[in-house]
Amino acid sequence: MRIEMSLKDHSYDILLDHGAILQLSVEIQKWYKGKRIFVLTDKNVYGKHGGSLENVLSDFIVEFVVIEAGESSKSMSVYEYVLETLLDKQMKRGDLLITFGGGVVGDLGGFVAATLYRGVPYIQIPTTLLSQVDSSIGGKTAINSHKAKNMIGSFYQPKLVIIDPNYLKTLSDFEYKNGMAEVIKSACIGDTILFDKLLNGEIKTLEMIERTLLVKKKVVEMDEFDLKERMYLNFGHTFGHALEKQSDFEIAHGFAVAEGMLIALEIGEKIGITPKSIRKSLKLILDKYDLGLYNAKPIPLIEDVFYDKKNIQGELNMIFLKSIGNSVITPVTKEVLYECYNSQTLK
Ligand SMILES: O=C(O)C(=O)C[C@@H](O)[C@H](O)[C@H](O)COP(=O)(O)O
Ligand SMILES: [Zn+2]
Repeated sequence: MRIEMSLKDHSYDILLDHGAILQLSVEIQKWYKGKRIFVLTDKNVYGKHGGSLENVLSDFIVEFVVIEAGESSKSMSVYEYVLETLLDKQMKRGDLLITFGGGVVGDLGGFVAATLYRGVPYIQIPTTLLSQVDSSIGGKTAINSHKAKNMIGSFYQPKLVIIDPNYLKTLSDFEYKNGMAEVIKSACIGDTILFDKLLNGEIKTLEMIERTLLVKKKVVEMDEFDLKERMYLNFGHTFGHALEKQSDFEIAHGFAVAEGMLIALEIGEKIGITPKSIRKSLKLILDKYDLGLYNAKPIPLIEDVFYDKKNIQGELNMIFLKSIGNSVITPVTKEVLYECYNSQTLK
């Protein structure tokens, strides 16, 4: 199926299907007149799928740039390495870059595409559940700073996204769960049917990815630059990012977001926005998908939380749920957060 991301003069298609990768060459030839294609990937993905991607791209001259797998590659030094390698390989301004891998490769590669020669065309081919349902679409590109996650980046939309769930067959259980947290987040903010289906455990992968993408498409089309509705996608991320950072990325993004959602619901209850029943249902879903909870103590995270990009001029905007599918953005102060966790009635 083809889902159009309608963003004025930088709209693009998302192709979603088992075997969608086989359409890659034909899709590229619709608008790309060059012969050379540069592929950014990591060692794991290159080992498993590099050869088959090369076969699919046999009409082109393909050059791979392969980085280490893992969050530590979303760094200034790896960013510099990728840029210099592409320049060494004589990549030119009109040449095409493909990011082939999970969220790290997609976020880093998108930022490389946005900044090399002030912008080269790129295609996202996400291979993990997390990147297929979330990070590969919407054009958020980023690397991490030593202070916090995704601090350096830009909005830069790809020309095409190819989502082939066949790649998920080689995904570890851990990576699958990591992506499920973003699916569950999307259900919370925008799809009650998806939420119920997850609760009842009865949904096929393709439908689950499609529904999750449609939640994201809706908010990104309303607010491409993350000033209002798009921030709903950050539900669970305020504390999630802080938890990831504090654990030195030992806790993976999805697992941190799972915990961050519970914290956001708990604060929402404390400040009178969120009914208690949501946290109960969410816990059931998180249990079902075995998203091991860390039971993080929010107090140590509060200072780090204020590095969040939703902290606009000293006010931290947090996403809360009024009900499933109905999110609100509400500013909270440090004092309110500390008060919430000093209260006797907590938990
Ligand atoms: O695409 C978005 O917008 C999101 O917020 C999706 C998030 O799941 C994703 O983790 C994103 O990279 C976090 O955004 P950030 O603005 O907090 O870096
Ligand atoms: Zn996320």
